[in-house]
Amino acid sequence: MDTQTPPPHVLVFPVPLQGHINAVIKLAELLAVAGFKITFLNSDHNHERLVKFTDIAAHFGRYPGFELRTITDGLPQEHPRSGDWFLGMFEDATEMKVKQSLRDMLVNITPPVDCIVGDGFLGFVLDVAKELGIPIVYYRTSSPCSFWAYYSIPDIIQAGELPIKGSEDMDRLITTVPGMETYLRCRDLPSCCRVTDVEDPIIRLVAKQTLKSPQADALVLNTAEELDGPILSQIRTKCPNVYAIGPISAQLNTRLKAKHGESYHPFLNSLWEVDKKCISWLDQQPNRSVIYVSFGSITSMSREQLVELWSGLLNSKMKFLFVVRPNSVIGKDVEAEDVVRELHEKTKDQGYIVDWAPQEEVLNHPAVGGFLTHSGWNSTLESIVAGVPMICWPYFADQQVNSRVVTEVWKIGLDMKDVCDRKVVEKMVKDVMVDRKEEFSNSAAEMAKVTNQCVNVGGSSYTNLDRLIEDIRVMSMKTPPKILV
Ligand SMILES: O=c1ccn([C@@H]2O[C@H](COP(=O)(O)OP(=O)(O)O[C@H]3O[C@H](CO)[C@@H](O)[C@H](O)[C@H]3O)[C@@H](O)[C@H]2O)c(=O)[nH]1
Ligand SMILES: C[C@H]1CC[C@@H]2C(C(=O)O)=CO[C@@H](O)[C@@H]21
Repeated sequence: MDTQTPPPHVLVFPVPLQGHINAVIKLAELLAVAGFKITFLNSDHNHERLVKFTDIAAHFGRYPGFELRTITDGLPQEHPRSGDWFLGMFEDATEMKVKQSLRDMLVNITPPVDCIVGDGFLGFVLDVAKELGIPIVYYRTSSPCSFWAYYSIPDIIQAGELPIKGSEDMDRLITTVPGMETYLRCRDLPSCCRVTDVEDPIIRLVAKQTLKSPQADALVLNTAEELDGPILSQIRTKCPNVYAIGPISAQLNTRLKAKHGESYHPFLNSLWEVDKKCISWLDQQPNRSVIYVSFGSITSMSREQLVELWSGLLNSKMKFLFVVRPNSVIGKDVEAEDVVRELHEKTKDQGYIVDWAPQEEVLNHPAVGGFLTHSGWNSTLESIVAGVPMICWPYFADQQVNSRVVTEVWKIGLDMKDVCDRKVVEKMVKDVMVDRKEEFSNSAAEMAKVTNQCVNVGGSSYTNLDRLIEDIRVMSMKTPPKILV
């Protein structure tokens, strides 16, 4: 790089949810490693939590010019932000508030921002970027297969394949998502498609945000060509400038280990306090003997569902490590806590229950042999990288599609979608951990091998990230002088 030219200033802005922050902050760090000046914009609420539970300031302080800035999420401070609270962020008035704050910040920030890397679910960020003439790179943190299903929603409706006509219609094949005709059933469509009225605000919101993507200067996806090639080809028919740079976590680890050595510890961007004691518990378990159970940062469940899952695990006789996130059990907090405490007591020798785990370390621990997951995209990729087969119990959004691809296309696990029954849990756990162990371990190991190669020097995701970095540099140079009012 020309030493006279200051590095590009890139503003990076995720949806204020754990699964989005994880993926987006990692790209911010990769761009910082490339020498860019980064402003990472987080909601006030989540910034406070990261400050409380992580070493965020010290970690990013190592990159010259890396700035942590905050913005409102549009909701009042006292808002509980639990359950499906985040939908409130997309109401017009709330969104307008955040949009205005973003605009004010961009107009006043120095040095001026040369490029925005915005979450691909935040259409208003794209609008502000266009208004101010700043190049915008979209980073969609959910899966490419779900992106493509979301993108196809108008066609699915047009063809009369939506709405779904009741529970007996759930196994009907959807024929209007190109590339997925042979395996995508109504059941596997993103959860927003489970509405009786196709004009429902949730389906309209998700389709609207997704259909804006071609307006961005580039679309970054957290996947690899070798994982999602056929779907990426479909997406490129609408968004030609796609960069598959994932799995982002593995990409970051590879690059940072190459720079700082094998002992490098990645930044744990957790909004909850990480319980490291479960690693000592895992250390005492035989290889591949433990099933790890976690449903990410948003899933909530009833007490009955929790008990069914737990009973199935217990009856399988397998050891388990179970993450029960605070406030994830529906009902009064005290009563929910009582149930969890009771299960904890009864579990003792067979299992270990934590509020929040160091998930990537857990998945890469030799004692872990399976993952009962909600199929969030980060969790799915982390499991693939670690070579751990999955049992999928999707909750919402992209997870219904992801679980279908994991089980039907990649064949690295089983799908427990729409069922929560202790007998089914027991059977699937035994299948993955014992009866069909070899089959699933082999396919997961093969997939891990291929995927990990993508993020090594010369691999597709490694090369695509280098290309993205150079293209952002070029876009930034083309940015006209900012005379903003
Ligand atoms: O005890 C835990 C549990 C989770 N995690 C981490 O939290 C993240 C969870 O992300 P993800 O698996 O993607 O689930 P969600 O939190 O549910 O993520 C939201 O965002 C994702 C990316 O857009 C979507 O794919 C999901 O459907 C959506 O719910 C992962 O990186 C995990 O490693 C931990 O560190 N410790
Ligand atoms: C805000 C939630 C609705 C859709 C978003 C999403 C996506 O596909 O981008 C996935 O899961 C949720 O985190 C997001």
